[in-house]
Amino acid sequence: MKKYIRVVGAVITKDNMILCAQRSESMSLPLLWEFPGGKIESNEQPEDALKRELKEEMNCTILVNDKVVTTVHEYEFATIELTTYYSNIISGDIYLAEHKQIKWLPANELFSLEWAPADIPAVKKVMEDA
Ligand SMILES: Nc1nc2c([nH]c(=O)n2[C@H]2C[C@H](O)[C@@H](COP(=O)(O)OP(=O)(O)OP(=O)(O)O)O2)c(=O)[nH]1
Repeated sequence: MKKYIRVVGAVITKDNMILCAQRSESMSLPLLWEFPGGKIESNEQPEDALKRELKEEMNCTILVNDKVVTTVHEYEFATIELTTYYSNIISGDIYLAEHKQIKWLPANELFSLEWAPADIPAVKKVMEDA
């Protein structure tokens, strides 16, 4: 059976812009765009996993707000259950420990980027909510 992996992603907003992060060449799904976050560890609440991942990946402390959406996507390598949350940075200057680059975009420009396939429903929901 394919691995089933629970992942959380942060839709970080500031001044009506949304933080988009590009995966690096060395990560899985290289160079695709995503919402920063990562895998939920066992016995970890999704919101706590998201706060931990943002600290590790971008050295930021975030406030996790409402859920955007949960979707399940079948990749070749695994089944990914992705849950996204609206979030705000409450402290820390963004430092990219893993990603190639970030962009802040208004919702109506999100589809100018090539997103990881699992993110498409979340991107659409964010555009609807804007
Ligand atoms: N973080 C994140 N991962 C995503 C998104 N969309 C998507 O398909 N993924 C996939 C990519 C990876 O296969 C998986 C998450 O892995 P990851 O590499 O970001 O997480 P991690 O930091 O916990 O992983 P690891 O390197 O510690 O193993 O989910 C997204 O929006 N955010």
